[in-house]
Amino acid sequence: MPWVTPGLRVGLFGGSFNPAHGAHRAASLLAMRRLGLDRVWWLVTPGNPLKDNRALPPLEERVAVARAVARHPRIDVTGFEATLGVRYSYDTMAYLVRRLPTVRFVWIMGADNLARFDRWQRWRAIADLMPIAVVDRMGNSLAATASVAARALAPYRIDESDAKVLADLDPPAWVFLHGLKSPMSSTGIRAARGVASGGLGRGLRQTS
Ligand SMILES: Nc1ncnc2c1ncn2[C@@H]1O[C@H](COP(=O)(O)OP(=O)(O)OP(=O)(O)O)[C@@H](O)[C@H]1O
Ligand SMILES: O=C(O)c1ccc[n+]([C@@H]2O[C@H](COP(=O)([O-])O)[C@@H](O)[C@H]2O)c1
Repeated sequence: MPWVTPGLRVGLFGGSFNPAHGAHRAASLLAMRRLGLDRVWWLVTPGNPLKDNRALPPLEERVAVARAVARHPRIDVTGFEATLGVRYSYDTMAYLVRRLPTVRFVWIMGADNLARFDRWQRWRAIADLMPIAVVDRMGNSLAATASVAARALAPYRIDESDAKVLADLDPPAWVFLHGLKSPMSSTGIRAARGVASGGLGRGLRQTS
């Protein structure tokens, strides 16, 4: 786990990173700037619980590429969920909040993930654990803002102009950040390279 000092404002950006790309970096920098975060941690998952991970490259490989792509003094890339033996984001977040009570954590995710957030394990409890920032993503804005989770959490959505205070708010609280409409996706990169899709479970496909 990266090193922290008390009071630090840390964005958690979980992902398959298969492979990492420029939009991961751009979304992290956008969130860092708009939310006034000190750091962003890329949590390279041992495997998204909603995806078929049979074709997923080894964690070490994805972490190495992610580090090369991140190239930023305030972005830390870690695969510590595997070391911890957790796969569900709720477990990761609960562990971090318990272990580092003085750190102000914010969960960051792209709009495609908000669109399917209601399928995540304990998604309502996740919203109770820490504030959430959703970064807009090309082709996903409407599905995200009209989603089951967005509607359920609507009373806790704050105005984008107040994004700077999100990390200080008691959860539930979330914000939708506009300003990034990158078409980049790992699926697109794999397709261009002729690599197997990385596999997504039937009926659970997460398009990008
Ligand atoms: N172009 C993008 N704009 C905004 N957010 C993005 C973008 N690409 C990825 N993200 C977000 O980055 C996080 C990690 O995503 P992930 O590693 O699955 O990349 P991906 O491009 O979505 O991969 P895949 O195409 O395999 O689903 C997720 O929260 C995702 O929503
Ligand atoms: O905890 C869950 O149920 C859950 C379901 C789907 C995705 N996630 C997490 O969401 C993050 C983004 O995943 P991905 O594959 O879209 O990059 C990553 O940290 C996953 O572990 C978590």
